Amino acid sequence: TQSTQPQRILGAVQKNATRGDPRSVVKAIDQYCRNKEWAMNVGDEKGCILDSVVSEVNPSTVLELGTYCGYSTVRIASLLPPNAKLFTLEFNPHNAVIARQVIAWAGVEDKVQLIEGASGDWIPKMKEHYGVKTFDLVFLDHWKDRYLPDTKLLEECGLLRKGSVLLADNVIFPGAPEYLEYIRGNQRYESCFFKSHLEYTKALDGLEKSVFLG
Ligand SMILES: Cn1cnc(CNC(=O)c2cc(-c3ccc(F)cc3)cc(O)c2O)c1
Ligand SMILES: [Mg+2]
Repeated sequence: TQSTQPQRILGAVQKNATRGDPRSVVKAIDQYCRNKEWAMNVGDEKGCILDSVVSEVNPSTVLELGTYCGYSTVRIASLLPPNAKLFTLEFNPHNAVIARQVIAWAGVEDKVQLIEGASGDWIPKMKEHYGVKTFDLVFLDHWKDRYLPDTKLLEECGLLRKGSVLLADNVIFPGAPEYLEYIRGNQRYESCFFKSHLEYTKALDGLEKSVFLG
């Protein structure tokens, strides 16, 4: 029977990466997706920008919207301090099954809570279910038309504090125009754009970093 792309990505990790070594997992996925088949991981170029923002924020509590195969989950988790927690939401159950195995192979499962379900359903439940107070960093990488409604939901649920950082992937390609318009025109955010390229291609893309001012 045919394999799926997430299954093939997991296979590349199990074949080429060292158990317990997150950087080798990231490298194995990037090499597979650059040389064999494109996939929608944030990739290494934008991934380096992600790394620098994570290191700068040094977050205790992170929310990732859109796990896919766990590439950025592993990238972020590998940079977190000991007691920090990364909550990652994935809508697609098959992606979640694969991501759990990629996260385990990297040895970062203690820092990661993967939640299967819709972001719109789970964001309002994060406080009561997981005892989350506020998020220090939010990485938006899920359906592009959910960036804006979910950002408003985070505000309404009191999950952002003065200084919380939102980092949004793909604001150029595929694009998130409504999100960009809202966040750049909103006095309660200080935003900047990091110009880059769509993963594994020469197409223009970039990340929008926005600090919530409270
Ligand atoms: C099904 N699904 C599970 N997660 C999601 C959310 N992510 C995306 O849609 C996404 C898409 C692209 C992309 C797709 C086609 C293309 F031609 C160029 C770019 C790139 C990304 O970095 C993304 O994050 C969708
Ligand atoms: Mg993306």
